[in-house]
Amino acid sequence: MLEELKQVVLEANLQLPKYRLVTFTWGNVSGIDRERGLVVIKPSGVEYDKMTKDDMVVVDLEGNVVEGNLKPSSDTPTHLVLYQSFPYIGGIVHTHSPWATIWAQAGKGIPALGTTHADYFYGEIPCTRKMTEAEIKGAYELETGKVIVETFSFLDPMQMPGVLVHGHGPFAWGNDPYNAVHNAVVLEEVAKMAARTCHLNPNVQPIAQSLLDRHYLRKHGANAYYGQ
Ligand SMILES: O=C(CO)[C@@H](O)[C@H](O)COP(=O)(O)O
Repeated sequence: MLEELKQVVLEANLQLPKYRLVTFTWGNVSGIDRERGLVVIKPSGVEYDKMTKDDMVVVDLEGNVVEGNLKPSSDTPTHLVLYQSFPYIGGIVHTHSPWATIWAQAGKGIPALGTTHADYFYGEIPCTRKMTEAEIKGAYELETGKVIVETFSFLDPMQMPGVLVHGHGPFAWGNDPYNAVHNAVVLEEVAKMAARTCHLNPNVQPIAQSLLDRHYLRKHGANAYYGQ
């Protein structure tokens, strides 16, 4: 079971350069085996084309390495906070994909400007607040996870499978590592489209709630919404 998850996490990590979400080693994917309470994550600083299944690092929910000879991703504490706070997610992706990172650096959430967005994200993709000096100088990756969770105090992470960390970049998640990568790809696409749309029309407004509902709820269930 864990060997299978290692293979899945490896393949999901290899999709990051395939979908041009990363430069060099700027990104990481993890997956969780909730029955065992173990997380498999990419090793830190290893080039994707040199990575193997056996390079994947297994950690417990406290971050202790239980299997693997390499250092786990530097973002491991952030992944662990999200797994502990969002009980239904099975995979997490962090990248510095350029268009999503532009919105994160601007400190702005990505508005729902079209149905492509609405098919995956039930509203504006939020940007976290700026982290405090104490948070930055403290356990930064752990604090990053806490700020993301704080941003989701009134948001359902299953309806909003992504976030922008202010001044840093995107995190995305899903039912499993592949689904997390899929959502990360869509996040980057809608970030690009939204940036260019806002440039074309600075007064553009988010789509109507009815259109957001129709697209998101049609794709993700809740048919009762239409009395079906
Ligand atoms: O956000 C960062 C660094 O700012 C990290 O995501 C690195 O870009 C990748 O680190 P490793 O996963 O290789 O440790």
